[in-house]
Amino acid sequence: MPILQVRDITKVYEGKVTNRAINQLSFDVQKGEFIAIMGPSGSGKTTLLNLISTIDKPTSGEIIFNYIKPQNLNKTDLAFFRRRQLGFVFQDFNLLPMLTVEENIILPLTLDQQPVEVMEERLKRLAQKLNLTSILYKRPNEISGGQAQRVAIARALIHEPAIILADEPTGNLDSNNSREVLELLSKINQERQATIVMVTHDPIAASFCDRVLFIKDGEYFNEINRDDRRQTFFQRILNVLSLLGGGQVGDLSSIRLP
Ligand SMILES: Nc1ncnc2c1ncn2[C@@H]1O[C@H](COP(=O)(O)OP(=O)(O)OP(=O)(O)O)[C@@H](O)[C@H]1O
Repeated sequence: MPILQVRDITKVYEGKVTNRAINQLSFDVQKGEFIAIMGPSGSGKTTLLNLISTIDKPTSGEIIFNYIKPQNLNKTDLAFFRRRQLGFVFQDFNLLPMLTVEENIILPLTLDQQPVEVMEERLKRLAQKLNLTSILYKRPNEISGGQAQRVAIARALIHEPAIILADEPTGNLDSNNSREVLELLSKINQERQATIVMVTHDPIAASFCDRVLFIKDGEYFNEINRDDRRQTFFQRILNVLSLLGGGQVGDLSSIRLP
């Protein structure tokens, strides 16, 4: 049984001009998978992530998490579902500036009114794992971008969600920090069997995943699975991107991955 089933979803934005951003898209995500979603600008990636994250509702079709259909939940149950089942990592980190690193990380548990002992135990474990112990009492403006994204990842993990949704998590990081964050996501995926769905423009970031799903004009275009070597997976991602168009694949094809 897949942890996430996307079944024939369509999203139409109504306005002066009607825009079909997602058109009859279906795919499954298995528990413990690390999947990237790629596609040219305007292909519907953010729309898709908003639908999966229940921020928006599909015009038709359905999204099923385990056995739960969020579209059928009332507002209170939906808010509870989102808080319990989903973890979010954004491009611009989305940390609250007036809270310390520690307060930011435990925020999902605070909102859930979890006992202090649970918070302390999980915080300690995660801070050690993500190398954040020395900055727990700093505020977001006192830490680096790479550290801020590690804090955001800790916040996304602390309530042990069923799925982590990441929207361009390395979009604001330099290459070293990007690599560190991707290695961290990979490690979390392997060690905790965490399921991660990541939208990215970056073929290097996508090469850390098990599978890449490509969409074009809101429709399924192709998907490829990782093989033994990340370098060959990366080259295969570039091949599909060059078929998709809209990128600078030529500049990247000579890159050797570290
Ligand atoms: N709120 C909205 N109202 C109307 N149209 C929208 C809205 N949001 C997105 N669109 C349109 O839907 C299509 C898909 O947009 P979306 O932002 O999902 O693409 P994307 O793949 O995430 O693009 P990018 O890579 O540039 O961020 C585009 O044509 C966009 O103009």
